[in-house]
Amino acid sequence: MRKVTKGNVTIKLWDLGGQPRFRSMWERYCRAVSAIVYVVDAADKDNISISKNELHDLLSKPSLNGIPLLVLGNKIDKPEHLSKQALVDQLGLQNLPDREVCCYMISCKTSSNIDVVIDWLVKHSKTKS
Ligand SMILES: Nc1nc2c(ncn2[C@@H]2O[C@H](COP(=O)(O)OP(=O)(O)OP(=O)(O)O)[C@@H](O)[C@H]2O)c(=O)[nH]1
Repeated sequence: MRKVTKGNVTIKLWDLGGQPRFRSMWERYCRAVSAIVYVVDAADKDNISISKNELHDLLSKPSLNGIPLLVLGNKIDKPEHLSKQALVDQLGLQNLPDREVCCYMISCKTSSNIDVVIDWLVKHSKTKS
């Protein structure tokens, strides 16, 4: 678990493994969180359909109903990355029912758009009394 602080808000982040053997654990970690952040390699066009299937499988769990979803298309420093519209289409994000969905294109390598991600997380954090 990592903590990120901005102003008077501290966000706790759990970085879950993306490899197949870890995927069955995702639901357990996502229950009762304020938001789910799903990071996709936007330059890996061959694996987008796997990402889509895994995401939709996760979101089908009743325990995760209504939890806001932030999808991050990472690695936009690579020239072959998908456009945001193509990523949204190929991940099937247009008509996800009963939850807020947002998508940003980012690069962790060049720190592109990380500020808007932090702002979104702060906005969707919940204060624990
Ligand atoms: N070009 C580029 N490479 C990146 C970027 N972000 C991460 N990488 C590289 O992608 C590889 C995988 O990064 P990780 O942080 O291990 O990915 P991960 O999602 O935590 O991996 P798992 O959870 O184990 O599936 C590493 O070689 C990173 O250096 C990015 O924005 N641009």
